[in-house]
Order: sequence, then structure tokens, then C-alpha cells
Amino acid sequence: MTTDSPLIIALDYPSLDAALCMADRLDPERCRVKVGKELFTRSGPNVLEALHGRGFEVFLDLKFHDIPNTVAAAVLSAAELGVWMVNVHASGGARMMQAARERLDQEGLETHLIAVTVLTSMTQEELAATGVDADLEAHVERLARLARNSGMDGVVCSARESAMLKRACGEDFLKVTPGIRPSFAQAGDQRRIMTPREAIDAGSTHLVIGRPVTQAEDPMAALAAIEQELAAG
Ligand SMILES: O=c1ccn([C@@H]2O[C@H](COP(=O)(O)O)[C@@H](O)[C@H]2O)c(=O)[nH]1
Repeated sequence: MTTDSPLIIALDYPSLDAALCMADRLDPERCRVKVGKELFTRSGPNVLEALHGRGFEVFLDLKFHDIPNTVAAAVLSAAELGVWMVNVHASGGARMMQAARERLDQEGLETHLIAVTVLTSMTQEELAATGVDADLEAHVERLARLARNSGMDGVVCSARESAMLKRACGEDFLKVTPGIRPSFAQAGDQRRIMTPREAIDAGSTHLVIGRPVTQAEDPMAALAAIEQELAAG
């Protein structure tokens, strides 16, 4: 089943049962779901089969970052599991991203392939501590341009960078933005945040939302509030 909704709910749970319990409350016509490192490491491809069986399109968020041959093979394995979207780290470089793109194209697979720019949990100071002296936004732009020129369909970035990337890389280039925090939610470990409405207005194409829904006292009410905020736009 496919959906027009920009919402991707991050199923960050420690077990298959817990993740499916939430998935069973969600509607694949109203959102996609994301499987990340914790859940996939615990449950493996079974979780994808279970979510696909329930009609969800799945973003497999494993952020591959390795030598080109290894990343290309990993991206192919993910795509062959039928996921809707998979990602790599743009800082793995052009050759790595191109290898992944070529492997998918060779096999005729249409899985969306995107690249992480700078994690939404990072600040300018934290980026500098890794040895990157550039302004954070300029670094995101540089990585996004590299990703686009290496054949990526889009990037993971903060919604704070979506407007800039819309200008730099075009409207069709996907801007998948975690770090979404409705007014009722805590920032937690996220640093570059925006509300759902602000993110869409800035040009985000997809909003990744985890704890504001999954850890809410009433997850369905939290999701409904987010949908209302977007509809009110
Ligand atoms: O830069 C990034 C890349 C990925 N993520 C992932 O998105 C979700 C966000 O969850 P929240 O609970 O809404 O913070 C999570 O799975 C991260 O691994 C990100 O936050 N930032």
C-alpha cells in the first residue's frame, strides 16, 4: 500500500512484539514506518516481512557507511528485502554512494536511496569536535550536493536545512527530516528541531517522528494532533 502522507513513524523498540503492537495501531494509508538499528539488530528481516504483511512501506534506516563494495552489497540486500527506502552516510564519499546507486540500477530496483548529511542530534560545536571546521549548514549543503551528484534520491537532514536544500538541490530531491518536535514534545537528544508544520513549510518532503508519538501517554492522540497541525496549514 502506498500513501501520500509525509509522516514516517520511527518504530524504535527493543522487540518485534513491541514494534508490531504499535504498528497494529497505525494505518498504512496514513503513514509509513521506519525500522532502525535497534529493532533490526534484534529481529532481523522478520520485522520487515511482518510490516510489509500489514501493508506498510518501510524505511530501513541502517545508515550504511563502509567501503564502496560493502555498502553497495548491503544496499542491494536491503532493497531485495522489499523496503521502500534505504540510506547511507554521505560522508562515505562519492565513490561509495555511486557504487550503491549502480548496484540498485543494475538489478532494476526502485528502492529510494538517500544519504545522511549531518545527524539532527549534532550542534555546530559537536561537528567541529569531529574535525569539520565548516559552518554546519554549509557542510550539510556540501554533503547534499555530493549526494545528488552521486545519484542519491535525497538526503536526511534537519528541517532547518530544508529551505536551503530546496534551493540548492531542487524540489524533487527528497528532504527526509527527523528531529521533528511538536510543541507538546521534549527535544530529548535532538538539537536541530522543528515542529511538523514548520518542517513542511520549509520544504521537508518527509517527517520522521519517533518518541513524540511512540513514547506519548496516548500515541494515537499524539499522532492525531500532528495530523491536525499539518491539515490546518
Ligand atoms: O539525523 C538523523 C538521522 C536519523 N534519525 C533517526 O530518526 C528517529 C528520530 O526519532 P525521535 O524519537 O523522533 O527523535 C530515530 O530513529 C533516529 O535514529 C535522527 O533522529 N536523526
